[in-house]
Amino acid sequence: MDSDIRRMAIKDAKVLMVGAGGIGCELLKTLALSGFQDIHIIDMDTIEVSNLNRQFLFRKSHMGLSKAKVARDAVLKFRPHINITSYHANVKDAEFNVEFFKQFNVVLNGLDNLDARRHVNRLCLASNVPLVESGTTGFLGQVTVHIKGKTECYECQTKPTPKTYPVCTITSTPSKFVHCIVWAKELLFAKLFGDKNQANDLNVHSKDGDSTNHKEDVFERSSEENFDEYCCRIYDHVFGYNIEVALTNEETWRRRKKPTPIFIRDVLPKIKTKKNGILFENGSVSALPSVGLKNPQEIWSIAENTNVFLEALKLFFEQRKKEIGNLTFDKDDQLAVEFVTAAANIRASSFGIPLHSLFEAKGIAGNIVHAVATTNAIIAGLIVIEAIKVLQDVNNNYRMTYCVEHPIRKMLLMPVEPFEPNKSCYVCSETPLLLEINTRSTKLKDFVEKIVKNKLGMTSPLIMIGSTLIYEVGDDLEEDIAANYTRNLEKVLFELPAPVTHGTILNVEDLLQELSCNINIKHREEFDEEKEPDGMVLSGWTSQVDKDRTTSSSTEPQIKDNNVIISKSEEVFRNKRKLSEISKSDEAATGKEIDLNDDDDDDLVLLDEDPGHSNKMRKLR
Ligand SMILES: Nc1ncnc2c1ncn2[C@@H]1O[C@H](COP(=O)(O)OP(=O)(O)OP(=O)(O)O)[C@@H](O)[C@H]1O
Ligand SMILES: [Zn+2]
Repeated sequence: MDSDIRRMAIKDAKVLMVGAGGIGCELLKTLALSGFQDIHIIDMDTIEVSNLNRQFLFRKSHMGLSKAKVARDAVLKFRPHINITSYHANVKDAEFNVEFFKQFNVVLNGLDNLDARRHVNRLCLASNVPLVESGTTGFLGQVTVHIKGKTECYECQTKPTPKTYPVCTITSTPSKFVHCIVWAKELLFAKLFGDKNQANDLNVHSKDGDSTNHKEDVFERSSEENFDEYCCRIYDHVFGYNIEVALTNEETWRRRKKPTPIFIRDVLPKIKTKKNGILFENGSVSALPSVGLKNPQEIWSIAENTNVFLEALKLFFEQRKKEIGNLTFDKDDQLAVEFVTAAANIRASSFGIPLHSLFEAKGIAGNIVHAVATTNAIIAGLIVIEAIKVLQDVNNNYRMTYCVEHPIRKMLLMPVEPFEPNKSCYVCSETPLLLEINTRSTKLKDFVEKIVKNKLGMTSPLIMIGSTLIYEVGDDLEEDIAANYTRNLEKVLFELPAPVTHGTILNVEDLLQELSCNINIKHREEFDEEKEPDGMVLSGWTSQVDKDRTTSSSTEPQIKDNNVIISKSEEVFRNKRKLSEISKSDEAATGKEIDLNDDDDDDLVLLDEDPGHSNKMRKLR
C-alpha cells in the first residue's frame, strides 16, 4: 500500500532540477531510474574537459554543448518514455519567475554558488514550492529540506565568509605554507600586476615604524632598467631587503625563529639569460619550459623557484603587458600560478616552512577541493529520498543529512531533524532591517550596490520611499524614466526626490524574487574605515560578513574566492554547526567534547573506533 502511494507520488510529480554538474548528472540519472517521469532541468553552462571525470553523462564529443541538453539526451537513451525538458539558461533569468516555479511539486538544487542558491530559495518561498538543497566538498556533503513555514529557509542561517588571516601573520610572521601563498597572491601579485590604487601591506615596517617603501616607485621599472635587472631588483627587495628590515624588529623574533633574507646572489651565483617562455596550446604562457621544469608534482629547489619567479615576472611584463594593472590572481592562469608558487616557496624557505609543488600550491591558492564522484552520487540519492518524502507529505519526517569524512558514532551519514524557520530571517519572515548610514554624504548608487545587491542579494530591485518610486531595474523602462533613475543614483540620499533622513523607512522589493523588505534608516556621521569599510552597517539580520568585518582590518588579506569555494566552505560550516549539536549528545556519553569546530584546519579530529576506547579521540595532523 505504502509503496503504491510512493509510486503514484513519484509518477505524478513534476520536478525542477537546477544544475546539471557533478550532483546534477547523478541526480537526473537517479530520478529517472526511480520512476520520475516529468523532469525539467536548468543549467547555464556548457561542457568542459574538466567536467568529464565525474559528470558521467558527458563525453569528450560533447565539449562545448549545453549541459542541460546533453544530460537530457543521455538519460532519454535509457529511459526513452519519460519527459525531460532542458533549459540552457541562467536560473536567475526573468523567464523563471514565480509563475514558472509554481508548476512544480518540488525543486531540487545541484548548484555551486551562493548567489543562485539564494535566488532559488526566494522563488521557492514565493511560489510555495518545497526545495531540496544540496552541496558537496570532496568527501563532505549535505542535503537539506526547506518548506515554507515548516522548516528553516536556505537563508535563515547566516553564511560564513572565507577564512581570513591576521595581517601581521601574512606580512611579517608566516608559520604555514598557506600564509606564504596568501602573501604571494594577495600582496605581491596584487602589487606587481593588480590595481595600483588598492591598499597593499606588502612592505614590512622597521622598528622605528618606517616603511621600507622609501621610494614610492620601488615596484616601478625605471627607464634605464632592463627587464632582467628589474626582476632581480624586485626579488632582492621582497625576499632580501624586506626580511632584513623585518629582522630589525627584535621584539617580533624573541620567541620566534628568525627568517633568513634571501638575495639572488646567494641562490643563483651566475644568472644566465634564458630564452622566453613558450606558448601553451591554449594560448597561456608558461615560464616552466625555459627553466627546464615540467613536472607539476615535483618540489622545486630554491634555485629552481628563483628561476621560475624571475622568468614568470619577466613574461608578465613582456607578453602580458596590457593586462598589468588589472590582474587578480586566477587559479586557471598558468603563469600566475607559477609565479605565486615560486614566490610562496621562496618566502617559505626564508621562514623555514616546507616547500610545496606547483600542484599543491595551486590547490591551496585556488582553494581547490577535489570533487569526489561517490559523494555526489550519495548526495543525489539522498536528494531523491527527501524529494519522495516531500511529495508524499505524510508524516513530515524530513531530514537534513550530512555526509562526513570520518565516522561519528560509526556513522558516515548524519541525519538531523530540520530546524523551524528563523523568526528574524528577513527572507522568509520578512522582518524589517536597520541601516546605519550617512544620509548626507552617501549616494543612492552606493546603497544599491553595497546593500541591495551585495547584502540582500536582489537582482531586479525596486526602491520606494513612502509612495515615491526612486529606483527600479528593468529592460522595458521608458527612456525618460530610466534617465531619471540614473540621475537619482548619483544623488546623495538626503537630496533624493523623497529625501532619506534619520527615521525614514525605505521599502526595497525584488519583483522577480517577490521579496519585499523594509529598511529603517538611522543617520550616522562617522564610520570606522577599517571596521566598517562599506561606510554603512546593516543589522537586524546579522550576517557573518558583518561580524567578521568588525574584528578584522579592511586591508586584511582574505582568501577571496570564486563562488564554488565560498558556497562549499559554507556547506562545511553548516555541517559543523549541525554536527556540533549532535556532538553534544556524544559529549554527554563520552564525557569529552568532540572538537568539530576546531579552527585550525590542519587538524582533523576523529573518534577512536575501538569500542574499548570509545571516549578517546585522535588528533590527526
Ligand atoms: N545561476 C545558475 N543558473 C543555472 N545553472 C547554474 C547557475 N549557477 C550554477 N549553475 C550550474 O550548476 C552546476 C554546478 O555543478 P558543479 O558544482 O559540478 O560545477 P561545475 O562547474 O560543473 O564543475 P567545477 O566548478 O567543479 O569545475 C554547473 O553545471 C553550473 O553551470
Ligand atoms: Zn529564512
